[in-house]
Amino acid sequence: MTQKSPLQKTATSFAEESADEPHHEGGFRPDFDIDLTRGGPRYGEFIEEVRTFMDRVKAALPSEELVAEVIDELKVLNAKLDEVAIDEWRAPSGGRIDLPARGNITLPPYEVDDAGEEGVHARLTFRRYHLGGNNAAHGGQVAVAFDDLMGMAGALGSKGITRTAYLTVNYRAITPLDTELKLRSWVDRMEGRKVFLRATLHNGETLCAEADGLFIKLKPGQP
Ligand SMILES: CCCCC/C=C\C/C=C\C/C=C\C/C=C\CCCC(=O)SCCNC(=O)CCNC(=O)[C@H](O)C(C)(C)COP(=O)(O)OP(=O)(O)OC[C@H]1O[C@@H](n2cnc3c(N)ncnc32)[C@H](O)[C@@H]1OP(=O)(O)O
Repeated sequence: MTQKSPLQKTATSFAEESADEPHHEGGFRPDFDIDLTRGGPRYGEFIEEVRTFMDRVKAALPSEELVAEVIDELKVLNAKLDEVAIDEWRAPSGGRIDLPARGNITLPPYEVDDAGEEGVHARLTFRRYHLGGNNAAHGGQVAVAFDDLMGMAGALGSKGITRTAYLTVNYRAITPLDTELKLRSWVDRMEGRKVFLRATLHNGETLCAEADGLFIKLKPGQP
């Protein structure tokens, strides 16, 4: 890794700044052990292949024979992956901040262009496996994107570990699949441990959805 992504730079300084805070074993942990070598250099390609698999599954009308064949092949792969299962803190999924959506297959793939105290700017694309209906993204998937990227803005803006207390999403226009969208999230205001956030999701000039949320800064040790 020669060049650091904006998120990497921010996460590194976040980890340094929170180094003096009391040790925190709860929430999402402030003491990041950022190790971008986990899973190796092709981990991102592996995750992308899994996403493509989910797209194919969602789109497929397989024959009975193909279903049986895929089951057999998946059983072999699942057994191999089961052998290398590890706790959440050391698994690369969610921690590879050099990869789209931190290498987390359950998040819509996004790229962070800018992340800091001022907020987060990201590009994301919903795909076939996020389909709700009629070529539009499922509303729950839109909420997942907001939750994660507002959580990120909340953590960076409050310099703390936060959890979502509420998240309200207003769907303003159809969110298309296979289209690069822009998501922006930022801290609106803070009152003690309460971090109020806002976010928008745009397709070009069109506002697809917007959200407001309350995230609570966790106390040391709070789960
Ligand atoms: C970690 C990131 C670091 C960033 C570094 C940079 C890069 C690294 C990359 C990755 C990180 C990126 C992103 C982060 C990832 C994901 C984000 C997703 C977050 C989630 O997806 S997380 C799961 C869903 N989430 C839950 O599973 C929470 C369940 N829940 C609870 O755990 C408690 O409920 C809790 C903790 C919320 C509060 O509990 P508590 O005991 O600490 O506090 P308490 O109840 O006293 O509330 C304090 C004050 O908030 C008010 N208040 C509370 N709730 C309210 C509500 N709903 N509406 C209106 N007001 C509310 C009270 O009224 C009081 O207000 P007041 O002080 O004025 O009286």
